[in-house]
Amino acid sequence: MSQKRLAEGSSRYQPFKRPRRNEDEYMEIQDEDDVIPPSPPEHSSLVPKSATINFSALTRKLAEAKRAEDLSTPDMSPLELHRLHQSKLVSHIFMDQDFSFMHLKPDHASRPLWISPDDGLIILEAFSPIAEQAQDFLTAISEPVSRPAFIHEYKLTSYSLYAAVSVGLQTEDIIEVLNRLSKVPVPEPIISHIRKCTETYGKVKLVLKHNKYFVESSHPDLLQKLLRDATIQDARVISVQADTSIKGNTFTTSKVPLKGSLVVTGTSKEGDRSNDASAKGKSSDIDLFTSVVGVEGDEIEEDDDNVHSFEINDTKIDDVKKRCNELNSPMLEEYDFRNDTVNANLDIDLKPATVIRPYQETSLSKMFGNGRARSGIIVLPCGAGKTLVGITAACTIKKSCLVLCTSSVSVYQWRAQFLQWSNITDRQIAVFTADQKEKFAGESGIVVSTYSMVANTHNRSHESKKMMEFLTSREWGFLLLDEVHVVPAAMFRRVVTTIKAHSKLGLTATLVREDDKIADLNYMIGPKLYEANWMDLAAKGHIANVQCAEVWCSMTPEFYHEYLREQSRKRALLYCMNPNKFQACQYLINYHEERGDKIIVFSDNVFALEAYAKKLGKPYIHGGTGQTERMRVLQHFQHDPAVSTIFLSKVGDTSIDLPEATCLIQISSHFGSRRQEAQRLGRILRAKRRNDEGFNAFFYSLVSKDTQEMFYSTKRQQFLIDQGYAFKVITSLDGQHDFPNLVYRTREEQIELLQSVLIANEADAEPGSDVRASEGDLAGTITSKDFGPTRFPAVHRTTSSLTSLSGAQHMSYIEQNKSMNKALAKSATGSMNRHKLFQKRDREKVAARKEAKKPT
Ligand SMILES: Nc1ncnc2c1ncn2[C@@H]1O[C@H](COP(=O)(O)OP(=O)(O)OP(=O)(O)O)[C@@H](O)[C@H]1O
Repeated sequence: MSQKRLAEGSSRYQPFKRPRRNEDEYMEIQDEDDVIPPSPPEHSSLVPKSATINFSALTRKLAEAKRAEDLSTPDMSPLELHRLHQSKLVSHIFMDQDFSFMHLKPDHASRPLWISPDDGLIILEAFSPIAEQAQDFLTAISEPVSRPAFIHEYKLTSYSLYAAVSVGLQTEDIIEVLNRLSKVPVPEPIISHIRKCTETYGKVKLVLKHNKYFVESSHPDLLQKLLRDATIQDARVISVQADTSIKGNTFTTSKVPLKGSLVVTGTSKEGDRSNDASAKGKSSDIDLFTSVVGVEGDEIEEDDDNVHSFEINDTKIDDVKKRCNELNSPMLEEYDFRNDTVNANLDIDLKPATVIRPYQETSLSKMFGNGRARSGIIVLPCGAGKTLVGITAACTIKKSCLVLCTSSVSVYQWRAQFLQWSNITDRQIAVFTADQKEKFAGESGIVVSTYSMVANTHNRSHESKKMMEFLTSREWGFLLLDEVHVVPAAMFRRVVTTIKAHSKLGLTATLVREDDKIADLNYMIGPKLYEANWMDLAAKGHIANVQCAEVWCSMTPEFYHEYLREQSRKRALLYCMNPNKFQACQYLINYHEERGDKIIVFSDNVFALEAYAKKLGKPYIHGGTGQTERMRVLQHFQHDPAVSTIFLSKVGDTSIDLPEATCLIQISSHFGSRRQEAQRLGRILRAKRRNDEGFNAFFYSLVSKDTQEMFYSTKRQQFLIDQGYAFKVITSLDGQHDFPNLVYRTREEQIELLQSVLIANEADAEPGSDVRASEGDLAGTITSKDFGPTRFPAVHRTTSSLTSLSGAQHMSYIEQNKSMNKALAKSATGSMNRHKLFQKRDREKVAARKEAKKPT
């Protein structure tokens, strides 16, 4: 197929817009002139049931109301009467969502915000000239809910206000700026909510001194209040050095530590360090937003020169933090690292060539805004460079640092990245994994490990125990937590209570979980300090522009018949193996290979993964694939023009760094997981070619029509839709049926495929059946040589019919299903071109091996 035709093909896709996923919360807003259309509009399906309107009854009622109104308000001018009617009409349509009682400011058109008085929902007109500044402000004080192209939604929550206070914003500033941006005066309930939430925020701190935790505040009455709570009182350790007695309670009292301006290492402001004085002079000119959202000078007011504190038991720290949150006095964790003379400094800096990007700088400025290190979470899209943000933070704090990741693969990647971006030496950075237990040389250094290594409490080897003693007996300046959203709460709790760290930074791309545990991170790590806008980063070329599409594949009659009959998990296998999906996948692979794309096909289901990959002659990797084979496949994908497509199971969801990949096709996935969808998209966001003019990466989700998969798919996309991605629905791929060599074209072939699915093992049928994925991760970066072996060998157990055991069944199927992995392995050993003599020897070796395997 020629390039031209391909290009035409792409424009001939039949995009058909499905209703927005959260459409049912919206009614179409109409002009006041045609409030009552003659008949229900075509899009009436978009109107939620609760808001469905009986239009003829409504017309009648309104006519009656108008007559009654005219009689009861004889003194009104016709214009006033008209206005009154208009507002009544609107009220009927919007019911309890009618906010016409809020008066628009005269210059409302130039202000970009609407604020709902009921629930703190804020709507931003993203097309406003000052939208960018408004966005900065809103991400600092509220939670982004949805950010498509033109209208953004944010929500003020108590956590978001806590985060706002923790980055240095003050109550009156928040209200003032909101008021300036809003089209209507900020509603009174919202003002009082902001006041209520922020009045005690930021006044209590958790401080680590000499390996002991203290609750600290310059407001002794607040400490008194906290100590009246049973949980906090129970956690208190009566300190012998307590020296002040306030209203019957003894506190340790000391001077408020000195503050000063700090410049984050590697940022553009670093060079201006000497010009501090002149910079101060200019500060009066900084515009409204930067003065509020900005990082300099935003310090939390202290009422008193003295700070009072009491010690708490480190094993109960988590309970105390949780309790303080409940008592509306969340504890800020700030580390005055520059004045820490107890812990040894670490000689670490970014390499001169390392330049961090503007959004990385902004995120770090939220962390180091007032000259200390605030604990919290930074949210950046996949592939946006969270690793470098973490490394820069470590280079700024310059104290011993513990990095925790989700798998040992990531451990080695983090280590390699530290060595790549900073001047840290090999001896100063150690890893602690199942295979390697190292300590750094000298007084300070970096240790990279996994959550499970640190949280594990039983079956520790002697070496692990010694390593744990090393980790728990010292104070860490900085605890860096990667992929914070995936770690189970209990594991987190153990980590946070066993490791004593002055400051913590959590990194994630998707602060979403399908359970409600995400809020726990607020007290276990700290508030969200920064969340980047995916679309903004794509527009600026930091991540790729992605076209997302959902391809609807109808089920063949035979597959659908079985699908309806099956009650078990097999259903999932049937919709994955749908021949029409197979064909769509083949067609898309071919289409994108001809365009020069590098394609990753994702399947959670290993049975489907192998079947597709073998049938289409492509290499694959799943949990059971050995380490050498994985590396070989990835290497070919990166460097061999003949290998443009690989199949990956969920082991490739995260931590795989393949900037070559430009197209992603998803054939099976883990139910409705929004996180997995976003992480998979992340694999193509780092596309090398992203800055080429007009370049787009492609993300296809193949979905079998009229099956449960449709429901899951809709749910999965929600996170990305909220980030501004639009999923086109493709109901038929133009030219697919004319494609030569289309697989499973005949009914017989399709029935044969169906039989292979029906006799498949129950376990194979389960989506996410990649039980052999030892660590849920893939050895992604080819540069790292140290990956350990896969822990669990591949074990296949299949149930089959007698005929199939005799070898009489599925001959054609098996014949065509040769593994490309083997071909790659052969080419790697060069056996294809081996001299006859060696070929003979190889044959003899194989025969000898077979002989040895025979039961004696
Ligand atoms: N400031 C920078 N300058 C140059 N390259 C950068 C910079 N920041 C990040 N990168 C590159 O961007 C790519 C993605 O970075 P990284 O792996 O840290 O992303 P991530 O956000 O951790 O992604 P994921 O969540 O998918 O793991 C890497 O190849 C990294 O080298």
